[in-house]
Parts: sequence; structure tokens; C-alpha cells
Amino acid sequence: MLLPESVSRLSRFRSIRYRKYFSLFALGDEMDSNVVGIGDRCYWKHAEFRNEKEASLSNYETKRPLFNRDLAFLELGAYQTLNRHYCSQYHTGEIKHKLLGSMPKFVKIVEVGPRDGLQNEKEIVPTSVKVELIKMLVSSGLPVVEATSFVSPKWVPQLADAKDVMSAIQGFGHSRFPVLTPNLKGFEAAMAAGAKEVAVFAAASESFSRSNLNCSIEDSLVRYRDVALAAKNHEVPVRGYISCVVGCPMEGAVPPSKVAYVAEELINMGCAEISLGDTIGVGTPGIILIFLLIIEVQTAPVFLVVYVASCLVAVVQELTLRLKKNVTGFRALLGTVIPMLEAVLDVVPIEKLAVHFHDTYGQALSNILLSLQMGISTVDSSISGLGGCPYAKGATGNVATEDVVYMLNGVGVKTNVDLGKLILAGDYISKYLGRPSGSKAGIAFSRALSNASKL
Ligand SMILES: CC(C)(COP(=O)([O-])OP(=O)([O-])OC[C@H]1O[C@@H](n2cnc3c(N)ncnc32)[C@H](O)[C@@H]1OP(=O)([O-])[O-])[C@@H](O)C(=O)NCCC(=O)NCCSC(=O)C[C@@](C)(O)CC(=O)[O-]
Repeated sequence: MLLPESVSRLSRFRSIRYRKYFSLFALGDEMDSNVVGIGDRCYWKHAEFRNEKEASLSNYETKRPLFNRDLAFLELGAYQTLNRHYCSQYHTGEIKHKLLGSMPKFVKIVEVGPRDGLQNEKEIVPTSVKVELIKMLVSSGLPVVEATSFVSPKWVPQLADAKDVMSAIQGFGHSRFPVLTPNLKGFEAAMAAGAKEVAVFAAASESFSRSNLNCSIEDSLVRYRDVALAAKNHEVPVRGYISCVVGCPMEGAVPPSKVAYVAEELINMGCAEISLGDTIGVGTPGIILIFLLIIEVQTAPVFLVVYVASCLVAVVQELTLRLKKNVTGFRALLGTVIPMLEAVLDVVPIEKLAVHFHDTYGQALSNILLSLQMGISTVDSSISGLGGCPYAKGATGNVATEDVVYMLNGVGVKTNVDLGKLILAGDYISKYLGRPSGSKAGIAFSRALSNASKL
């Protein structure tokens, strides 16, 4: 089934009153094993309302009726409505569309909410809440949940309970729980607390390195060589973060060559994975995609129009910036993420790269899609879009995990993450923090859930 057909079907579905459509849809999937034949499972089901009391569900392709029920039975309410995320799964088969041809089939999501998310909270979150959040994240199927940091509690008091968090989550599910370690002291504490993976965090900007680590880039790399050596002796994998890969809150634009330099140093000291952090969320996907998309836009309007619009905003923002700085030429039109990724790809194998986008300017999903099209298959994100770095003023949260999973479901890329359970985790932490979720998908699902409970 091709993307354009699915998209036009999706848009037709929207004409149906959404509350009822989604309840029906979810029920259709739930009843797959008993009621719906094998051949019907992979196709969109078509919900039709004959009158205010009855509805029917049919296989959209074959028009085979699946069942007719009265609405009272179909509108089972909250549980089914949570499953409305099925609407983002346009098909379950192979991705064949040429625009999506280079996308990976599976994306590993690295959840950074409990660490990156909670390190920036004004009020310190109690250990029990952190532990419950991690438990919920694990139960959603996330393969990696970054649990905490073994950094100086003077610098990040929010994570001073790292040891207690680690001891409480031992034995939780099958997820991996890496932790941040800025030096040997942190590494040793992490090992004593039972950590089996660690991460070091350098920066591509000198000023940011000093404000985050109180040392130069070179000095941080010296420390990290010690950590990497100790980790090798313990047979513990090390992830290497690089902050400010496109822009720095103090220095402005960061040259791709600086990012590539730090990436190469981290790889050479033995890091198993390099995560490229757009710490202040200024990266833009660039105009190249727009040319590509204009060719495709006639065949897949709904999906692409949204994407093109966000690219256009990015380009206007980029051009304005460049004009202000008197920079001209084609390079400006490339955006900032493509040149940075290209420079890093010269020195790090693609399978060792991860992207870590903050959503300060609303560019994170576009940048992620672009990175996937370039072949990257590991994406960092944070539940409910929590986060920011205490040493990067103005940086808002990371891209929300719920939004990333929703988008990946929509383009048929597997994550093995249960979106319904993620939404519950996001709801839990947002309620605790007493503010709305930073995830658009999370807010939409929660609203639908509360509407359904009123049925
Ligand atoms: C690196 C240091 C420690 C240097 O900080 P310093 O003050 O230069 O270090 P120091 O060696 O002088 O130590 C100061 C005190 O901290 C203690 N200390 C020293 N190390 C540790 C440790 N590991 N664990 C516990 N305590 C430690 C040390 O013992 C001493 O205690 P005192 O003697 O004064 O009582 C400090 O700058 C620090 O902890 N920085 C961490 C900042 C941080 O966590 N930032 C957020 C994470 S990075 C991020 O979020 C970006 C990322 C990864 O998400 C990607 C992106 O988006 O860009």
C-alpha cells in the first residue's frame, strides 16, 4: 500500500466525527483476532455511521463488512480511545515510497527524560516520583532509559539522589539504564551504584564547555579518556555526547568541523555511540528537502504539506539569521543540520550516531526526519518534552518522545514502543509537575481520553 493512498484515506476519515471514529477504529483492531479475517488486518477499516445509533466497520480495500454494532457497544470509552494512535499508522507493510526509501525500518529511541528532563526542574523531584516514572517508561517498551547523572550535586542538585534512583530501578524490565559521568569520580560512583553503561558529555563550543564542565574542550577530553579507559576495564559501554552541535548560547553558530573534531576524539577513545546534541534547538533542516518534497507533494498532500510548511518556516528563520550576519550563498540554504551531519559522517560510522534535538524553535521533528533520511537510526527524546540544560539559558525541552513515536508510527518505522503507555507516563509526570505536557501528541491523546470518559 503506497503512502499517497493511505494519506488520502486518512484525510477522508477525518470527515467522520473523531470521537466515534477513533472508538470504532480501536475496537476494530482489538477484535482483529476474533472477528476480522487475517487479510483484513493490514488494511484500513472504514467506519460508517448510518444514523445516530448504529455504525458499521468494513475493510476499506475489499469493502467486506466486518461488523455492524450499535453505538452504545462500540463507544466503550477511555481504553479504546487511547488506542487512537492507530490513526497514525498508515500501513503495516514494507516502506516502499521513494521519499521514504532511505529511512531505517527500526529506530532505537533513547529516552532521556529522567535525566535530561528532570535535571532542569526548579523544584527537586522526589526519588519515588523519578522511580515511578522510569518504571512506566520501561513498561512502554523503551529500550534505553537514561536514568540519572553522577555529577557534582553542587552543580546539579536535582540529580543528587542518583545512587538511590539506581538502587530502586535494578531489575526493572529489560531496558538499559545509562548514566552521565563527567569524570572518574562520577564513573566510580556509577559503578558502585550498579550502572552498566555510562555517558560522557563534551561540547563543540569552548564557552559552553566551560560553563557546563568548568573546563576547556581539550581538558574535558583528557578526563574522558580516563573514563573511557576505566570503562573498558569494566567492559562497560560509553556513549559520548556532544553539545552545541549547531549553535551555542554564548558563541552563536558552531562550525561543523569543530563538531567533527570532538566526535572523532570521542570515537577514538572508544565511545560506542556519539549523540549529537542541538542543545539550544536552533538547528534547521534546510531547503534541499523542499525541492524533494515539491516533487512529491502532489502525491502525498496531507503528510507533506505539514512538513513543507515547517521547512519553510525554518528557511525563513535561517535566511533572516544569515542576512543579519551578512552571510550569503547556497550554504545558507542548506540549513544547519545537513552540513553538521555530513562533517560528522566523515569521521563516525553512521550506525554509531544518534541525534538529540531540543525543540526550542519547533524544528526538532523536521530535523529528526531529515536525520533518518540521511540514515541515522538512533534518536534521543524526552517524555512530555521535559528538559533543558541548566547551563544553556533559554534552552527548552527535548523533543517529546510521544511526538517522535507518533511520527514514526505514521511513516511505518518501528520502535517497539507502546504509545498508549508512553502517554500515561507523560500524563503522570506532567500532573506531578503541575503543568501541561510539552508533547502535542500527549495533549491530543489526553483530551480525547477525557472526552471519551464523558461519553
Ligand atoms: C564536571 C564538574 C564536576 C566539574 O566541577 P568543578 O567544580 O570544576 O570540579 P571539582 O573537581 O573542583 O569538584 C567540585 C566539587 O564537586 C565534587 N565532585 C566532582 N565531581 C563529582 C562527581 N562526579 N560526583 C559528585 N561530586 C563530584 C568534588 O568532590 C568537589 O566537592 P567538594 O570538595 O567541593 O565538596 C561539574 O562541572 C559538573 O558536575 N558538571 C555537570 C553539569 C551537568 O550535569 N550538566 C548537564 C548535563 S550535560 C547536558 O545536559 C547536555 C546533553 C548531554 O543533554 C546534550 C545536549 O543537549 O547538549
